[in-house]
Amino acid sequence: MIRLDGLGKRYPDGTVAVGSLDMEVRRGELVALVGPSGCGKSTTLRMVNRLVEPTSGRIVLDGDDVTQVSAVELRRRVGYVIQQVGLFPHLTVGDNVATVPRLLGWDKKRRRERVAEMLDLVGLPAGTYADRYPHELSGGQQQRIGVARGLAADPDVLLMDEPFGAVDPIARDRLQGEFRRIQSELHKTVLLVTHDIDEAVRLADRIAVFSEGGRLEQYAEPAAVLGAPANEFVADFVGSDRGLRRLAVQPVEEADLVHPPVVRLTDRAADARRTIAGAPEPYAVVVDDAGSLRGWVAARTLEQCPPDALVEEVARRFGETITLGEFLRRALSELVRHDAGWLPVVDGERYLGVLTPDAVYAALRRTVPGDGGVDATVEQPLLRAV
Ligand SMILES: Nc1ncnc2c1ncn2[C@@H]1O[C@H](COP(=O)(O)OP(=O)(O)OP(=O)(O)O)[C@@H](O)[C@H]1O
Repeated sequence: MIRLDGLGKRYPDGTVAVGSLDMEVRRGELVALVGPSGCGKSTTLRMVNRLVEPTSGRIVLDGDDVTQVSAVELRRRVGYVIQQVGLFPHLTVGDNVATVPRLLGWDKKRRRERVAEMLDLVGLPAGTYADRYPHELSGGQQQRIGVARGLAADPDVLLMDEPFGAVDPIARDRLQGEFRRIQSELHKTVLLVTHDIDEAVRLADRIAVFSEGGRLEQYAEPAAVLGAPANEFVADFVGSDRGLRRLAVQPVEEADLVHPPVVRLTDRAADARRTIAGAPEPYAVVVDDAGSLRGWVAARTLEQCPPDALVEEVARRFGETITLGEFLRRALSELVRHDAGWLPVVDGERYLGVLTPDAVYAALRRTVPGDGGVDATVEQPLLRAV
């Protein structure tokens, strides 16, 4: 959807903000640009909508070279959301959202409908909010309006420069969650500049790590940037706690599971006890005849009941389950929240195994190359650095 070919910007004072950048963004993909201050992220972003004129190279949008097209044409195709929101203070929320549609000459009715649709999308109904002025909104609400405005002309591409930068961490978390929902509905092609590596990890399909002069040091999925940094620069930038960050992007896999003894609802207590005997932990998982998870039982409980009693009379339910493919962060958080040794993993109803705190730890270490350092031999199939 976006191709940058040898894109460069040298400012008149001689500063080379971006040397020569080659990069591609797929349709519907959200790419986060991260890197230290002054490395050329914002300049790159602004070249895509030509707020900054490139001094070399080309920008190709959906197959069209837009390096020369008019700014108005580009605004229709490329939405823009910035940190300080940039809402016009003297215009109502509705008129702010309608800015680009008005520039494009949409009639009043179409604008009004679109404003209502966009305000609904960001959770601020037009009936309540369209006629307010920006100063009558909270910071978080203003940022939502910024997103609504960026999307109003239904652009193919959305550029976001620190869009959630100016709000407190809780509002930010909520805005990120909402934006994820919006993106999962709209599938825009998004370029997002952020200082916050956790935001990049949370939102991005791929992360582009820049160093000074707009050099692309690594361009890969979040799990690869965190688990297999391309070089020392990237490893330093994503931080020594990248192992923890990977909790948010590493899914629970079958290989992570532990398999304690399993008994059936219809087993007799004495048989169930024999099944557990010799296992490392004095507990068993309980399933029904179809293999669906029904709970757990302790060896001690089985010892205290008549040998002929059935497991179903004494089985207890698990507080929580997790599905294969969910992220390890939720697994760890449930284990901590329930102070549990086991978190059962299911696929629909079907019981697959349990996660333990040790298993979560092992899963995190599994694909970390080397010992907290960089392993240059690790394959980086998504690396697009040129
Ligand atoms: N108008 C300008 N004239 C001269 N130099 C500029 C201009 N705008 C930006 N620069 C320089 O270009 C380089 C890249 O700036 P840019 O804003 O793209 O970086 P950034 O990675 O977005 O930084 P930050 O994370 O701090 O926002 C910096 O050295 C900056 O000082």
